[in-house]
Amino acid sequence: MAAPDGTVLQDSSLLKDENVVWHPHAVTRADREKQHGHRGAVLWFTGLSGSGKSTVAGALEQALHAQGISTYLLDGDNVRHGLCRDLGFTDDDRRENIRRVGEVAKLMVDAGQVVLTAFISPHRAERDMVRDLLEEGQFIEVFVDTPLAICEARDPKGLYKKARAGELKNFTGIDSEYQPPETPDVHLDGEQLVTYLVPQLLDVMRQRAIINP
Ligand SMILES: Nc1ncnc2c1ncn2[C@@H]1O[C@H](COP(=O)(O)OS(=O)(=O)O)[C@@H](OP(=O)(O)O)[C@H]1O
Ligand SMILES: Nc1ncnc2c1ncn2[C@@H]1O[C@H](COP(=O)(O)OP(=O)(O)O)[C@@H](O)[C@H]1O
Repeated sequence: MAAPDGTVLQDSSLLKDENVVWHPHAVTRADREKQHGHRGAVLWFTGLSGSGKSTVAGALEQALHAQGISTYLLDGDNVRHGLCRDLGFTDDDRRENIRRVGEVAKLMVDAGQVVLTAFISPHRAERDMVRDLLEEGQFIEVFVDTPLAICEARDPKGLYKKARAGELKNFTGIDSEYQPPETPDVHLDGEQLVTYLVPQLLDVMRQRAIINP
């Protein structure tokens, strides 16, 4: 279902109060995109803890920012300090985490931003839920594919060590499932140098006309 301004709306039967009515605004996303000189979109990075999501997304953001692109990086660790500070790592909490982040990303895309997200987002269903929140072409799933053994060897926060010692429960890849994307829009080899990965992402963004050639 779409609002008059093209915004993808969720099934109104999901609303808690049916008297809430969508209000279209005079300034549209297209107007904002024209002002920015690029389209709004989400690059949704997914991968194991330590796979390189934050590092690659951060390097891409720097490259985009240097080109005058209006960006924002939503990072799992940071978002869990505020918007999602009431959530843990059960399947239900992870689902709610991704739902909230998906809705925030959608608002930012409506604001004409290029949004980069770095969440493990271990379940296909939740990643697809976010894809469905957005319009065709606005959601780019980026799989940072780094083997568990490499992530565990990197272990920058010592979390794998804790999980292996049984001090941390529900840790992704250890005692909580990670479902790799079957057909990601971009499949990155997380063992490659970041300086090789960023140009691959910029190419995809140009091919999809998010940013200018
Ligand atoms: N149990 C468990 N499992 C996985 N990760 C854990 C856990 N506990 C804490 N952490 C830290 O939280 C970061 C992942 O948060 P996310 O919001 O990205 O997770 S999720 O998408 O809701 O699954 C993750 O950050 P990254 O390492 O950057 O991925 C960890 O630092
Ligand atoms: N492509 C890469 N090659 C080598 N090391 C990397 C690469 N990407 C990230 N790292 C390192 O791996 C660790 C985890 O990266 P990080 O971006 O925090 O992962 P994530 O956000 O997926 O948890 C960091 O120490 C980082 O410097």
